[in-house]
Amino acid sequence: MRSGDTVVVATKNAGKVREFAHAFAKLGMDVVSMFDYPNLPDVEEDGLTFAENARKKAKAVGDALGQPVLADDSGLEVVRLQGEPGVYSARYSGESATDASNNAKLLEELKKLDAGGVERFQTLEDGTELLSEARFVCALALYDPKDGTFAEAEGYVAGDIMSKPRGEGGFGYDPLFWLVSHHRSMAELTKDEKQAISHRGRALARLLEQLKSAE
Ligand SMILES: O=c1nc[nH]c2c1ncn2[C@H]1C[C@H](O)[C@@H](COP(=O)(O)OP(=O)(O)OP(=O)(O)O)O1
Ligand SMILES: [Mg+2]
Repeated sequence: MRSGDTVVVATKNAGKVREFAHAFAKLGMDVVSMFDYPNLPDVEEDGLTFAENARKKAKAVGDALGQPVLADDSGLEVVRLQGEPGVYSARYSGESATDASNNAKLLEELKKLDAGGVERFQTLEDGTELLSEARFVCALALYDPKDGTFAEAEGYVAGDIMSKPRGEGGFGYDPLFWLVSHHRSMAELTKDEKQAISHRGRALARLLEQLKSAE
C-alpha cells in the first residue's frame, strides 16, 4: 500500500468506510468498499475470533476481485457480560439488528445485572452511570490473492459502558463508550481523535508499520 493506490476494503459498514477513507486520505490513498462492488456474495462471519473473520472476509473478496483486499472484523467485549457481544457484536440484537437496537440490547443486559444488586462503579456529573468496563477490538487482515498471503494486526481500546448515549460522531456502540482519558464518549471525539486512540486506528498503524518494515 503506497500513496496513489486505491485500497479495497471488504466492508459493508458505512462507519468503517468513513474511518478508513479518512485515515488513508492522509496517506494519499483512496478507499473503495463493498458499496462499490454490490454484486459480490455475502461472507458468512462464522469464525470464533475476530482475526478468523477478518481473514475470511479479505480472502473471499480478494479471490473474487483478483486484487489485494483489506478486511476489518471488530466488536465490543464487555467485562460484566463475560466478553459479550464479542464476535457477535453486529448481530447482538438479532438478524435485522441496527446500531440502535444493539445499543438498546446492551443496556438491557447490563441493567438486568443491576437488578441483581451489583453496584454501579461510577456516576458522571450529568448523572450518567458507568455500568461496566469494556474494550473494543479490531482485527485487520490484508490478503494478497497473488501469493495467498495475509498481513494481520489487531488493536484495542479500553473504556466504560455508559447508562445513556452521548455524542453524534462515529457509529455502532460509540455513543455508549466512555473514555476516561478524554472525559468524553467515543461518539464525542473528532475523526482524528478517534483514529489516534481507537482499536481500528491502532490496528491500522500496526499493520502499516509491519508492511513498512517488510519492504
Ligand atoms: O469503532 C467502533 N465503534 C463502535 N462500534 C464498533 C466499532 N467497531 C466495531 N463496532 C461494532 C459495530 C458492529 O456492531 C460490530 C462490528 O461487526 P463487524 O462484523 O466487524 O462489522 P459489520 O458487520 O458492521 O460490517 P462488515 O462485516 O461488512 O465489515 O462492532
Ligand atoms: Mg460483519
